[in-house]
Amino acid sequence: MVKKVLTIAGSDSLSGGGLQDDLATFATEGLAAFSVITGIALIKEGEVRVEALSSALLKEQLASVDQVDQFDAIKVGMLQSVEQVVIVSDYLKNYIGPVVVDPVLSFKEGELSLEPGMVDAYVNYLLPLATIMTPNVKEGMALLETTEKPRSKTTALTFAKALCQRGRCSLYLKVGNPVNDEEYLDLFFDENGHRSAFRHHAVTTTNGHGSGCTLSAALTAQLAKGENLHDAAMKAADFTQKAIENGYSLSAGLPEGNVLPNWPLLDK
Ligand SMILES: Nc1ncnc2c1ncn2[C@@H]1O[C@H](COP(=O)(O)OP(=O)(O)O)[C@@H](O)[C@H]1O
Ligand SMILES: Cc1ncc(COP(=O)(O)O)c(N)n1
Repeated sequence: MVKKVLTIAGSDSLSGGGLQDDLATFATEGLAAFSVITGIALIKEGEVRVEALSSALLKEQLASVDQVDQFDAIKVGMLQSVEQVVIVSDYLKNYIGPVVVDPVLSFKEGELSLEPGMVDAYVNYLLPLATIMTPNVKEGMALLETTEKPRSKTTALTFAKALCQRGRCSLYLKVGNPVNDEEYLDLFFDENGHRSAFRHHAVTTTNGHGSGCTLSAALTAQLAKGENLHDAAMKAADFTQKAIENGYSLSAGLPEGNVLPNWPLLDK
């Protein structure tokens, strides 16, 4: 039986994340993939501009995918306004199944301008409906409304615990490399207080765009296939690591390139 997954996300024409990355990950994992577009990210010369889709269009797309029987998992990526957060939350209220929320509050490619009230909207409406959220440290700081960056494993653990409490959901925190340049650290916390640390050797690369989206999409894919949260997180981390190792340059003129979410299909 084919498993079906939905991503509610923005478009990035350069495939450095966004729904292009999600759909590539889902297809690679052998799933039938569906999408609802929230906006279009325009990335040029180190600047990111996002054109949000209207609320009416967002609602129409959600009504359209509502015709599909049952998704096996849903991923939520970039949202651009409090209204979009509320519309997507209203849709998810009627959904029973795993929901992965990647709170896209920052881009590697440049700063995002966020509507005031976005953090409150995430905290009050969307995150309590999530099975798990997947912020990086910058996004975690925004959600906790703090300027203090965790700089050790101990402070990262306290930070992660506070985030779980704030979101009232499980957490996959992309800590980065606060202690050791040779290692990337991710922390997994489930709602029952079980936690794990995932460490990966640091890949030296300038082709890292899309790593966060790939991670959350791969996690969504694993949950759709029925994997438990911990093992889904572990497999998603391994999948992403290989996508980073297989990253590619876009052009000699662009300093940074993308990860390759469809790396398992390279030899086919
Ligand atoms: N250079 C790297 N080497 C190894 N793993 C990395 C590297 N960069 C990111 N990762 C891993 O990729 C995943 C996505 O993380 P990250 O790039 O921080 O997300 P985001 O795009 O949201 O900032 C995490 O599992 C992180 O540990
Ligand atoms: C529409 C959209 N959403 C999110 C990202 C961030 O991607 P990442 O955090 O994986 O680098 C992106 N580049 N485009």
